[in-house]
Order: sequence, then structure tokens, then C-alpha cells
Amino acid sequence: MSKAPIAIIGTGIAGLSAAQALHTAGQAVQLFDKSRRCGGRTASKQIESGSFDLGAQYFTARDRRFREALQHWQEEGWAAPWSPNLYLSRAGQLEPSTDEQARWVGTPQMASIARALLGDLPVTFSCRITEAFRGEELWTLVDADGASHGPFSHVIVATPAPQASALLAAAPKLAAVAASVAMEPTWAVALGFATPLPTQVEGCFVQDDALDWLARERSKPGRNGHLDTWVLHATNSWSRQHLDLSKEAVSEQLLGAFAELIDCVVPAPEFTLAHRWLYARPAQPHEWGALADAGLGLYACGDWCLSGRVEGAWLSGQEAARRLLEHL
Ligand SMILES: Cc1cc2nc3c(=O)[nH]c(=O)nc-3n(C[C@H](O)[C@H](O)[C@H](O)COP(=O)(O)OP(=O)(O)OC[C@H]3O[C@@H](n4cnc5c(N)ncnc54)[C@H](O)[C@@H]3O)c2cc1C
Ligand SMILES: NC(=O)C1=CC=CN([C@@H]2O[C@H](COP(=O)(O)OP(=O)(O)OC[C@H]3O[C@@H](n4cnc5c(N)ncnc54)[C@H](O)[C@@H]3O)[C@@H](O)[C@H]2O)C1
Repeated sequence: MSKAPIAIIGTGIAGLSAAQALHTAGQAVQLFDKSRRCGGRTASKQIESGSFDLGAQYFTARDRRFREALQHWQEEGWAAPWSPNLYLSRAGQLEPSTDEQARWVGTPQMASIARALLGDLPVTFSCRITEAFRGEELWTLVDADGASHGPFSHVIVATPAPQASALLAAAPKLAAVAASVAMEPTWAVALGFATPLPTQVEGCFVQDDALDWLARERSKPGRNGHLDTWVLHATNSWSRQHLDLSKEAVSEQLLGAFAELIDCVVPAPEFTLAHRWLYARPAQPHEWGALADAGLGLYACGDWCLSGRVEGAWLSGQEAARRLLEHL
């Protein structure tokens, strides 16, 4: 009988990073995600007039191993540098914000990286895993419809921490660590304008009550939508305070804040979309790398194990795979 595959719950950057490392090492993997597509918080939304990045806006690469992976992504055309006309808005004043930081984006959209990393690996979408339990030797997963999946030799949980703790119940110490991680929400609003706004701004860090960040989609490489689409992110604190506000009210308030901030007249948008990220980022960075109960064969990874960024998620996935492989 062939060896049971390794189950990976979550197809964000962390889960995909672990999957790739294990696949490269000759291990069979089976991925699961509750969503209809991969990428998690590196999501891009496809609409008739183009696409835009709704979660992660760009990423930086500080770790040598991640820089090497990024070089490969660039060579393959999955990622490219993004050097926007960057501004800072403080106390209502908009000023250019030049820095030396290199930033990258997925091409032609942020979600392209996850799609490329997934490649042909076996995956089950629209499948929310609710339980992972171990028999004498092997693991079984149960989904929200009560269906069982398995058997698996090991399980890697690659979801945000609040969703990971229940899936780690077989290892109470790991479950407790995951349960101790607070994650902050972010409201995101996309606005599409029929006529390009007459401004030089392409990205802006905002120090404000409501807004935290705004980006102009068409300034990113490979984007060719016909609307001038902007993505606005609210601060974590504003998002927390307005967690249950309707999407319409959130769009209206953030559009108002944007119109006050930007140095031009803002017409009514052709298109508006609001999305609430309940678990956008860990409240604090950690240095766990990944969590492991090697005896049980249960592992956890995700941005919350490191820095709350794309780079942290990728490194955490690598670490989970490394720890699993060293115990085979
Ligand atoms: C609004 C916003 C802006 C951001 N901006 C940036 C930025 O500019 N730069 C940067 O570096 N980072 C940014 N980030 C953070 C970055 O997106 C994350 O750090 C990274 O994508 C996390 O990857 P992950 O794989 O750890 O988790 P996720 O991407 O959250 O992936 C987890 C996956 O698990 C799935 N899942 C969850 N529970 C279950 C379950 N029970 N069963 C099956 N599947 C499940 C989810 O559907 C998801 O696909 C931003 C995040 C947000 C939300
Ligand atoms: N909104 C959310 O939920 C987010 C979740 C997770 C990350 N988010 C943002 O992602 C970037 C990623 O950080 P980074 O990779 O360290 O990038 P950085 O560009 O170096 O930013 C770090 C930090 O510094 C501030 N900053 C950077 N450059 C400037 C500048 N030229 N002018 C003013 N301020 C600058 C910025 O506020 C960053 O927090 C990061 O933006 C997260 O906020 C969002």
C-alpha cells in the first residue's frame, strides 16, 4: 500500500509554501481550503472592469531564503517590483514619502503567486475542516458537512490562529498557543472611477483615525482594468470599532475620508466594494517559526507564527515543512 499523504489545511501563502517544500522533498500532499480559490489574504477580486488586490497590497523581502524564492517568482513572471509614487498623509497634509524600500506585487494580480505555487497539487476547495483526529497511527479530517477525509500521515494546520486552535485540539499545548494569539480586523474598500483621478498619488501611508493605507491599482505592474480602481484599508482600531457596520456605511465613511485626504475632486465611483477581514494580522509579531508536535505528526504555520506579513507566512510554511521532514 502506498504511504498516506500529508494533509495541509489552508491554501494561503503559508500552506502553499509548506506544500511546495514537501512536494519538492518527494512527499505527497493533499490541500484543503474553505474558500473557492487559493491565496487566503493575498486575495485579488476579479470584476468585469479588471481586478484588484483586496488583501495584501505588496510585500517586502528581508530574509535571504525568501529573497531567493522571490527571484524565482520574478523569473517565472509571477511577481514584479512595484515602485509607486508614494505619499504620506499626516494631520490632513499630503506629502511625498520617498524611501529606499523595495516592494513587490504578484503579477498580473497578487493572487497570481498563490495560484502559481499551487500548480497541479491536489486540493479540495469549498471544504471547511472542523476537526482533525488521530487513530492509532493515521489522521482523519472531518469537514463542516460531516464528511471524512483521509487517512493522512501528518496534518499541517495553515489557517489564521483563531481558526487553528480548534483544529489543533489533539495537541492541547499547540491549541493553547494558537488560542493566545489575538488577530486584528481590517475593513477594505475598493472604489472604481470611470475617469482617472487627476492626482500623482499611487500609494499612501495614512496616519489618521479611519484610513491606514490607500493604493491605486493601475500603478501596479500588469494591471490593465479600464476603471481607475483604488483600494483603501481602514486602521485596525477603526475596523475593530466598526466591525458590525454595514458594507454600505463602511464604504461611505471611507470614501468620505479618501475624498478629504486626496488632492483632487473625487466624483461618485462607478463601482464600490467593501470587504471585512476579520483576522487581518496578528496584534503582535512572534518568533515561533512554526508549531510542532512531532510525536503526533501535527504542525501549525501561518503569518501569526512570525511577522504578520507575506514573507512571514512563507517562512513559517517552510519551517513547518522542515520540522516535519526532519522527523520522518
Ligand atoms: C487587508 C490586509 C492587508 C495586508 N497587507 C499586507 C501587505 O501589504 N504586505 C504584507 O506583507 N502582508 C500584508 N497582509 C498580510 C498578509 O496577507 C498575510 O500575512 C499572509 O497572506 C497570511 O498568509 P497565511 O497563509 O498565513 O494565511 P491566510 O492567507 O489567511 O490563509 C489561510 C487559509 O486558510 C483557509 N482556512 C481557514 N480556516 C479553514 C478551515 N477550517 N478549513 C479549511 N480552510 C481554512 C482560509 O480560507 C485561507 O485560504 C495584509 C493582510 C490583510 C488582510
Ligand atoms: N491592513 C492590514 O491588515 C495589514 C496586515 C498586514 C500587513 N499590513 C501592511 O503590510 C505592510 C507590510 O510591512 P512591510 O513588509 O514591513 O513593509 P514596509 O513598506 O517596510 O512597511 C513597514 C511599516 O512602515 C511604515 N512605512 C513604510 N514605509 C513608509 C513610508 N515611506 N512612509 C511612511 N510610513 C512608512 C508603514 O506604516 C508600515 O507599517 C505594512 O504597510 C503593513 O501595514 C497591513
